[in-house]
Amino acid sequence: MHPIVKALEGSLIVSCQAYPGEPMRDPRTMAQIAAAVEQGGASAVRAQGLDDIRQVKAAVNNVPVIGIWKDGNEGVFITPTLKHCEAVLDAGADILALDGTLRERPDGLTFAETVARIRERSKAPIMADCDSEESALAAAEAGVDIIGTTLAGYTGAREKTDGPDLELLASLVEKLPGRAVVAEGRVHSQAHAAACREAGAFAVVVGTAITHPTSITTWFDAAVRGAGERA
Ligand SMILES: CC(=O)N[C@H](C=O)[C@@H](O)[C@H](O)[C@H](O)COP(=O)(O)O
Repeated sequence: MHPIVKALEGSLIVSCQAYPGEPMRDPRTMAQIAAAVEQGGASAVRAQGLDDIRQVKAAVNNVPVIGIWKDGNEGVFITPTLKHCEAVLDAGADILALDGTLRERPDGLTFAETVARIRERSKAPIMADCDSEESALAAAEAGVDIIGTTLAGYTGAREKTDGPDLELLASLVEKLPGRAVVAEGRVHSQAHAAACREAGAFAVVVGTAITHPTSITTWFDAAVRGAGERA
């Protein structure tokens, strides 16, 4: 196993992202958040977009940056082409993450071809953002270093679970012994994070519940209003 990946075993990874048009959508803000979560014990941070990757990389002291570049918001949009992958690596990402589904990619390369082309020029570990057992097994076969459940519930391949897709996670852990199967997506509480580890996750990625105050506010707002209505 790649030493950068090995170091993540049993740990929390934090995704630091704000979305287009949002108040916190500024690479300097994401870099500050990344430094803050590193202080809290995050073993790695996941950053989106080339400027964010550069600034997050400069802001953290001692943890690797998992880089993605989201282009668009439908179909294959997480680091969708070989060109996006190369740019993410050039921006300084320590680990490259990309769409790991079996859907057609915008540049016509297959996932396996994309991985092979990246390997020709980089030794950086690769994380596949998968959506199903089928895509995860194919990604493992293509030789990626990290298999993530990131896109489960977002492509139609699996139902969108309330919380992480523990069923998919557990089946991947069983089918891919010795591989880094990472839980990502809708890990919204400490209980969810612990359940992912209990299901065998190599590491757990949390985004929204740590770094997206607008969403967190809506959760608390609903709880407060609901309690008010019941009182
Ligand atoms: C589906 C998709 O686009 N997922 C993205 C991937 O980078 C992010 O928007 C998520 O925030 C991230 O995966 C972490 O998940 P959560 O925020 O649920 O903890």
